[in-house]
Amino acid sequence: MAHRILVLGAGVMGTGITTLALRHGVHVTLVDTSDAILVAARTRIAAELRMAQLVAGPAEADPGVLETTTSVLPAIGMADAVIEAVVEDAVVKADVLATVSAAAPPGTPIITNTSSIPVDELADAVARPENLLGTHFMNPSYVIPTVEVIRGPRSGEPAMAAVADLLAVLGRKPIVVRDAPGFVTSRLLHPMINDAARIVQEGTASTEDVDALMTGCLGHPTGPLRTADLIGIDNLVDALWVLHKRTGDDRSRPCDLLLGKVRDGHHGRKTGRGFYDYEEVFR
Ligand SMILES: NC(=O)c1ccc[n+]([C@@H]2O[C@H](COP(=O)([O-])OP(=O)(O)OC[C@H]3O[C@@H](n4cnc5c(N)ncnc54)[C@H](O)[C@@H]3O)[C@@H](O)[C@H]2O)c1
Repeated sequence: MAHRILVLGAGVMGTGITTLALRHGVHVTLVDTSDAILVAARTRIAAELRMAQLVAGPAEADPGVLETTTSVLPAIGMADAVIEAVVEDAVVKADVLATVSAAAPPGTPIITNTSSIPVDELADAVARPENLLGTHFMNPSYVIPTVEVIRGPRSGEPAMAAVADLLAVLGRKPIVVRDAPGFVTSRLLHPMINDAARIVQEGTASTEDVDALMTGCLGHPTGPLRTADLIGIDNLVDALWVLHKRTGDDRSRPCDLLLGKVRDGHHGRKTGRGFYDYEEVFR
């Protein structure tokens, strides 16, 4: 049973996963590249802990301890599992995973939270590919009860079992799928959001009306464009490029409206502006 994890990347997902873990009494060492990012992450986690209490109710365990650091190597030996949640860039991820997997004690599960890169592609970078698998925690991780788990062709049974234990500690329900670009959820969701943005770009309907139709007629919980803001439009575009390059599917080529928002720094909730405007910004 895992009670101490190392989370790499203190962005939207790293902080959300940390919030979830702290609520379940798990000790978290959160790593990013600068102290400024980690200070902002602590503020965000404090706010998310309050939000989680409101939305998901009181925590079931005494809160876990949070440590933050820019030095990954000293913390690796003490972790029961490592969760990688850095930017959706295969080169950056391979570099980070190579470093942690070389330093981790044999048998430590190394988990990538990639939303689109095939796990087996990243397995080429790690010291022991049998220890690598994917989890696709959704955002916000402390609210959404189901986690897509990706078993790569080289993922070993001990690593799969350790992650099942970790998800049980975190109160999440795993759905295990095979490895492919975008797995199930991003393969379905990301091209749909791209199409929704393209509809706005072409002038067929406004942002608000696309979301209102998808929520009011089709039962989508928030609408695809509000979801884009929640994901982070920069991350969405990175994942769409991964999908496009690996599947050739033209629906996954990011449309000009999405590319323009990334260029203008309008990345969604995390920057205060995307398809919608937001008052609260965490960095
Ligand atoms: N945003 C979502 O809704 C969502 C959902 C599921 C999965 N994901 C995936 O989770 C991962 C993280 O996404 P995000 O939205 O949190 O991205 P983000 O851009 O919000 O955060 C990424 C963080 O990684 C950090 N980072 C970059 N290089 C690093 C390094 N070498 N060491 C440590 N930290 C480093 C950055 O400084 C940044 O804080 C991506 O793979 C993404 O595709 C995102």
